[in-house]
Amino acid sequence: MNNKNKIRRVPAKKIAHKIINECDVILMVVDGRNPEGTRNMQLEERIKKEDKKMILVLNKADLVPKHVIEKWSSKFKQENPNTKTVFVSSTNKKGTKILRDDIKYYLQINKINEGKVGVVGYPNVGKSSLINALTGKTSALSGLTAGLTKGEQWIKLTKKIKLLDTPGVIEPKDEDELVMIGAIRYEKIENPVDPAIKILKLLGSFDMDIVRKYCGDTIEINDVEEINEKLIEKIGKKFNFLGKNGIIDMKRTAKYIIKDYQGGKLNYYEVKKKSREQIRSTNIGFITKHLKDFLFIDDANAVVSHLSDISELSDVKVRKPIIGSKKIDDATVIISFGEKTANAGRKKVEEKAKTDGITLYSQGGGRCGKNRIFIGVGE
Ligand SMILES: Nc1nc2c(ncn2[C@@H]2O[C@H](COP(=O)(O)OP(=O)(O)OP(=O)(O)O)[C@@H](O)[C@H]2O)c(=O)[nH]1
Repeated sequence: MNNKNKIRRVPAKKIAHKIINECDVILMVVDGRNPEGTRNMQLEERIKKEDKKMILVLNKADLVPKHVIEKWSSKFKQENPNTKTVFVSSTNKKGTKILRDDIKYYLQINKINEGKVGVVGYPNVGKSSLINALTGKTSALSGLTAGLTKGEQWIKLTKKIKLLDTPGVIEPKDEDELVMIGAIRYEKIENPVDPAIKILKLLGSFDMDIVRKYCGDTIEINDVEEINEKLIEKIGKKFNFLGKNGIIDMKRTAKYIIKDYQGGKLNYYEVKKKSREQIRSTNIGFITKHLKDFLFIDDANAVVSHLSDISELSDVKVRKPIIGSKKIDDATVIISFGEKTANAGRKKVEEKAKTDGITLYSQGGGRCGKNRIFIGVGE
């Protein structure tokens, strides 16, 4: 490549800082399943210092139970009434209207005529998906394709607001951060004790009951201050992780804690363990129980995507395809589960809607593990 054609690329990590300098509103995207673990306080401080508006966007809200979302909302409000938090599902395009309205409102009250918006966040939190959901385009580049000087593109959000399509990646600064965001697997961690303590502290500051439940009745623990190496030792004793000479194997214990955190057993909410149950019944109750607190019940594709993430449903085997319906809030959800083809599922749902006198306004299909699922939502 000759010099004339060379594109001067800005390293990915510098883009986040450039975005903060250039934009009026910064969307700090975090993973809604683990908002504290995917926040970067240093960058938040910097945004505050620069007197820029930050909106904390908790993405992947479709994967988080409603009661946990509510708890986060009140925690953030309590901690800092000035920090705006918005829950979004970029893949389901939910919450994006609220986010746009917040951006507009801020620019309006600050009399900023031509507003610039930028997106920053750790890898894999869904920055590009959010840009696509906000702009309705598929132009967002991966954060790693750095190049703010030449490659940058501003996309119109409204007539007067533009958004930078290159998100700023916050590079994890050390091994502990990589562990917290799940970028290093527990097996590969060299020094697991510190991150294990950080994980327990993070969860404990959200709700000490999570830590208490994990430690069990034999370990007494009252507050976050007591989460230290001593506690890891007690947990190791409980698991009977003894090394040579009967000394507690701290590394093994810490790795185990990290394994449970990364696997969802130890987290803000429990990810259900796999079961290989064979479903004999023709009742869809085992599916609809997962929809009780679901926020986007009127969107069939959102329902499918939510259900496909539930391991309990991915692991069941049905003896015969199931069809059934349930009224949830104002909607009636018709579910076909276990059909051989997507088309067969659709047909079953449409037939049931007709028989029951339901007018479908949203339909969508997908898979829960090996089971085909088709959803119709109507009234
Ligand atoms: N369920 C769910 N998955 C999402 C959502 N947003 C993004 N994802 C998934 O999360 C993964 C990462 O999304 P990206 O948009 O590539 O994340 P990113 O932050 O741009 O990632 P980098 O390019 O690595 O910095 C992809 O598999 C997305 O499909 C969401 O709202 N819900």
